[in-house]
Amino acid sequence: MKDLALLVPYLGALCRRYAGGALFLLLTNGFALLIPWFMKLAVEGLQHPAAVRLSPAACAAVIVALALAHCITRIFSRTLILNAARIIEFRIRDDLFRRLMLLDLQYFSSSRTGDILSRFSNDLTNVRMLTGFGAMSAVNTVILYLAAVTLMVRIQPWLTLWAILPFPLMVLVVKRISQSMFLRSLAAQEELARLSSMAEESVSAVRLIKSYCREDHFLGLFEAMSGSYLHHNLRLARLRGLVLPVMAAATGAGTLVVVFLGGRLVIAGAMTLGDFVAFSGYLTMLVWPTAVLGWILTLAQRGAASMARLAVILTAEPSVGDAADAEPLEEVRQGIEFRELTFGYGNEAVLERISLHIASGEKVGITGEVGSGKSTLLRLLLRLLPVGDGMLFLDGRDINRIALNSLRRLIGYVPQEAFLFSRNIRENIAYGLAAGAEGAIIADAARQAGFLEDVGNFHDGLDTMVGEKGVMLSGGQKQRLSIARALATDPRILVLDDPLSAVDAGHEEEILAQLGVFYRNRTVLIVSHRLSAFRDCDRVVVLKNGGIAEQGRPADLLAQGGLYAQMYRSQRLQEELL
Ligand SMILES: Nc1ncnc2c1ncn2[C@@H]1O[C@H](COP(=O)(O)OP(=O)(O)OP(=O)(O)O)[C@@H](O)[C@H]1O
Repeated sequence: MKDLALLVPYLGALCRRYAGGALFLLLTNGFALLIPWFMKLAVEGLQHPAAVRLSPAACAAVIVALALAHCITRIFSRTLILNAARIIEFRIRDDLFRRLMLLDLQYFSSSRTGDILSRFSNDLTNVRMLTGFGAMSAVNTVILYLAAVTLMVRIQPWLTLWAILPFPLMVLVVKRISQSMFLRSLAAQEELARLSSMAEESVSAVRLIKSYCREDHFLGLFEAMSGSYLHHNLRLARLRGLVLPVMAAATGAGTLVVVFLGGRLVIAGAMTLGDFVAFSGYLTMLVWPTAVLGWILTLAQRGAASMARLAVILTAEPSVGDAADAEPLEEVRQGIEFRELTFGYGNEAVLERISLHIASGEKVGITGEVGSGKSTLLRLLLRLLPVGDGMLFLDGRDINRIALNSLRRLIGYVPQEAFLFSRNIRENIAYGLAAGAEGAIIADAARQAGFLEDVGNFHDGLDTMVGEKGVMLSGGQKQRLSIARALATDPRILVLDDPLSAVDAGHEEEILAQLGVFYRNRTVLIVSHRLSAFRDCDRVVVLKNGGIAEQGRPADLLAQGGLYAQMYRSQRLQEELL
């Protein structure tokens, strides 16, 4: 219920549409309920032509007019309510996406992408069904039941009781069937999701599949999964086929009762033939809403479950956000200070009591063992992860008191894995720039990242499409594009996370020379396993087990003969061997 309460503001914002829809439903049912009454008058007119005020022909004309009015008002009621549900779906989808954009890295580390995406499809559909078809059918059923049963009771109370006796059974059966249908359709959807993700993975890994000659294996896997999807769909179709026969059986049972008991009453003269016709008409009108009642119950359950899943995202609080007293920071004159900084993804600390002062304009290299926390340190500086108060300062201000947008605008970040959007090179480099501000910046950034020559070799130059996640580019080209993207924003602080790991030696030299020029008076933090990346660094910090093992000028560290010197020697040896 708590999760369904989240729907209230969305419904409230569209209450006028819903009220309009309900009004049209009232009219629709009013017109529909008048039809059997005029049929009764028509039959009575046929029986006693002299005694009636309205001829059967006039009744027929009224019935046609009522049917038309019924159709028109039904269109309006459906449009108003079903469109309101679509608007709600659209607004929730927007809110979901907005919330996802606010959440921090820790949230995404603990959630599966497929699971998040399924909330955008299945769960939103369920909520739309509940607020649209479910809401409309519920109102419709209530109106119709109140009116039709009242009219039937007025005609014949006992016959009414007998006629609707099979209905509760029909509600139960339809509820059971729709519940099973829901479970089976869920299973079919899961099969489809597995099939799609397997197809997607195979297409992405097509080079690997071919190089290992695994085509037949994957074909077999695909056929098996596809077969399983077919099997689930056939099971679903079999069950779906049961709904109409169940409804027909209930209608048939009700009609049988009316024909048998009502017919006897007509023969005995306790009921007119006209009343009999009207009564049968009302009974027929009740069949569909009764069946739908079972369906509505399932829709409500399903909608509530989906709303609970959506609420997990809609109510998730980002652990990184702007504090009430956060203010923007325009310039970093006093540098960066890590003060006894400790951080862990779970209970275990990844970084422990890190104290480090980086002066404004200083170039600092960070290296160390695999998994020693180098990337984590950089992510904390960008506040991609939550930082404890009093642990990290920029320009003397606690990082948690700095407006996030201004902090991130000061920093140019090149992540370890270069992510490329499936657009052209120009758009990928201009990603962090305001629209229209690109101009010559893009080519300049590409040149500084040692990427301009490659761009010149592409047929479409900067307009070359890079393919999905940049598949058309080599690993080194992706990295250089990612560096160009960071340089284009002209950041005060440049943060590079192992930016040269996929770059060949020739390009490394060129990029480092260009970067050295770009560094100028900027503050630079560069993580690398390759010590050659530190050639323009004033200082290198070596991390080990989440702490600082040693730090100093590269030459001093070499002389000390510690971890850095050890890494240097082994890299030299490797180079010589190559
Ligand atoms: N999202 C995450 N959730 C849980 N643990 C994580 C996460 N990211 C990193 N870790 C763990 O934190 C530790 C430090 O990771 P980090 O990526 O900062 O190391 P690193 O020094 O940059 O490693 P590498 O040299 O391989 O890039 C590792 O033990 C890693 O397994």
